[in-house]
Amino acid sequence: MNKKVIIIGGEGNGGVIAACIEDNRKRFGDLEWEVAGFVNDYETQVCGYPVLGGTDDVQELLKNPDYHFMWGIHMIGRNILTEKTFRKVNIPRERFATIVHKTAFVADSAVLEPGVFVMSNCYVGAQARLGQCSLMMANSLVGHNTTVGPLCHFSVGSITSSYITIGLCSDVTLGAKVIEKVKIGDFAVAGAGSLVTHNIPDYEIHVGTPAKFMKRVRED
Ligand SMILES: CC(=O)SCCNC(=O)CCNC(=O)[C@H](O)C(C)(C)COP(=O)(O)OP(=O)(O)OC[C@H]1O[C@@H](n2cnc3c(N)ncnc32)[C@H](O)[C@@H]1OP(=O)(O)O
Repeated sequence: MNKKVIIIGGEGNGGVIAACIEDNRKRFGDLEWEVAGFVNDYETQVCGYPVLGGTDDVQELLKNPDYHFMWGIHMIGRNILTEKTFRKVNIPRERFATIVHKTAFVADSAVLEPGVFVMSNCYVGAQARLGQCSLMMANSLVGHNTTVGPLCHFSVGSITSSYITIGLCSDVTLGAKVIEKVKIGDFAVAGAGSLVTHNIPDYEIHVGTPAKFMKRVRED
């Protein structure tokens, strides 16, 4: 069908989203989405794709009804700024694409809000809900009945168990594991390799096994 998507971000998360779309097209014959280009404030091209403008140009790009968007900006430990940038570009919910790699498993009863990205070999369990523009990187798992707020990020190999609640713009980072029924607040981080057995309050970074308070996220 070839619907056009513009990725907002750089070669980190944005490049992964583009690679996923290309792989779905080339290896799996899924032609629903094609990458039109990137929005980026610093580069003129990203991963070989043209940069169509900066974040100040998004309102102009929205005038073209053919364009949909994916949000790829996510600064671990600095997500107050991520969320502020997201609000600034002000893209209507219905203009986001939802991209799922063909090797991912998403339960029928799971809900993926607009802008969600699910990379290869991910698992999203029954009755799970992923909030708007949340990103699941390769081999990350979100268990059944877990509710994730908008703009969250699951790094490669993270395991988020069942009946967990995660707030706005938070992180479960590389290989971190979160046991069932834990609550992770807004702008919070489960550090790389951590085992989260207790709630993580808003704005806090916890690391280690079991995870303990490390510091607060940056506010700038
Ligand atoms: C496609 C993808 O998914 S890309 C992957 C995305 N990246 C990630 O998921 C990585 C996430 N980052 C982390 O987990 C980071 O370690 C953070 C955010 C928890 C902390 O980062 P920083 O604030 O930069 O901490 P910094 O590197 O300065 O380390 C400070 C101290 O804490 C220790 N430390 C840092 N992270 C951890 C951790 N996860 N577990 C245990 N100790 C840690 C460091 O060893 C260091 O100790 P030292 O002072 O004795 O030398």
